[in-house]
Amino acid sequence: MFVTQSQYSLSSFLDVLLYASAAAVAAVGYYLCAQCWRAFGLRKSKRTKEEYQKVYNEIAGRLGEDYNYDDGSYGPILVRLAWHASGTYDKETGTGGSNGATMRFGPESGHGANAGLEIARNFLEPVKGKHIPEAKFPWITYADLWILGGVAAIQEMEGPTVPFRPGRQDRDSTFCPPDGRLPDASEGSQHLRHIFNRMGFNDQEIVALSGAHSLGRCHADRLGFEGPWTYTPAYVSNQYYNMLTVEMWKVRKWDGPRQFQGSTSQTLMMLPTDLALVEDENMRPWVEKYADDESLFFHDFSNVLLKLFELGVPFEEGTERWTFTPTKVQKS
Ligand code: HEM
Repeated sequence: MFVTQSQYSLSSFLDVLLYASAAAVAAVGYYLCAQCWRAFGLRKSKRTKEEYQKVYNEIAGRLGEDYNYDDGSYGPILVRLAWHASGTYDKETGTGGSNGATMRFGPESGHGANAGLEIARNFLEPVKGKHIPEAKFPWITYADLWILGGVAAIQEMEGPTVPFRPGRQDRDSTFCPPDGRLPDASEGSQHLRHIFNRMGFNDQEIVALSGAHSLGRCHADRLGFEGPWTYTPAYVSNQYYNMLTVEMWKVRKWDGPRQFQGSTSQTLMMLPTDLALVEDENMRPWVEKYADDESLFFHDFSNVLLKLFELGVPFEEGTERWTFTPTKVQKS
């Protein structure tokens, strides 16, 4: 059939219109899908290990920028933040734990045990930088960021490798756990069992977790206790267990809460809950093992931190645990 020039132009015009409409529908569809994925947090599972390694590197870099804080590092307080975010877990009800990052809100931020932790939260804030336009990693949840902060701090302070699995979501203040779920340092081993069994830890794991007190110090203006546990508070080591086994500890004479002072190492301290580990006949053998063998401690410390940091987190199926390359040389 003969087709006139004007019929031909009309048909091409209609074709172009059809293609343009299809393209517009596809674009709108794509946009709507992307919004849904974003709204339901599904995009997070798309993030790669390399992207999380960049966040790790950012935290490590920031740790290396300021040696004037405390004993030369923000590392210890980052570890304490990750532990206090996770250590509220209750296995019976499935509540608490690191999912949610609810310590951003009262009442949890005001719980006595969390005194001073705003320093760690503020230290990590610019990494996510929700309120900073040029922030590099706004996509990471606070809940993942705080745990990654703990992982990076342990590794950068020459501790063991601690695997990390992403997938924690941020939740609102209605998910804050009740006060009283974290341990009271004035108590003994039965109290430690009461608190840590609730999370699902046994005696050996309580002793291994307590080795975190090789790091950092107590601050009189936070919980009342004062002083460091070891001579090297900015490095992970088994020195805490050595001090517990070799040193003579006597009650410190002062106005503050009951704590212990080393007879030789006058400047070092122990909390009642620290000494409970050597006074308890089931826990003491683990203190001695870790004092004798630092690599055993590193091995068990890594496993128990991994368990602590994952308590109660509803990870998406198919997500993996990753290990990040430290920016500093490690002992193991
Ligand atoms: C066993 C029961 C525990 C008790 C009673 C306890 C108690 C305390 C207290 C009173 C402080 C001093 C806080 C301050 O004044 O700034 C502290 C600091 C610290 N805790 Fe624990 N803790 C326990 C377990 C743990 C665990 C399981 C971890 C980590 C896995 C941990 C990591 C730390 C760190 C790294 C610091 C030093 C923080 C800094 O230097 O700012 N603690 N802890």
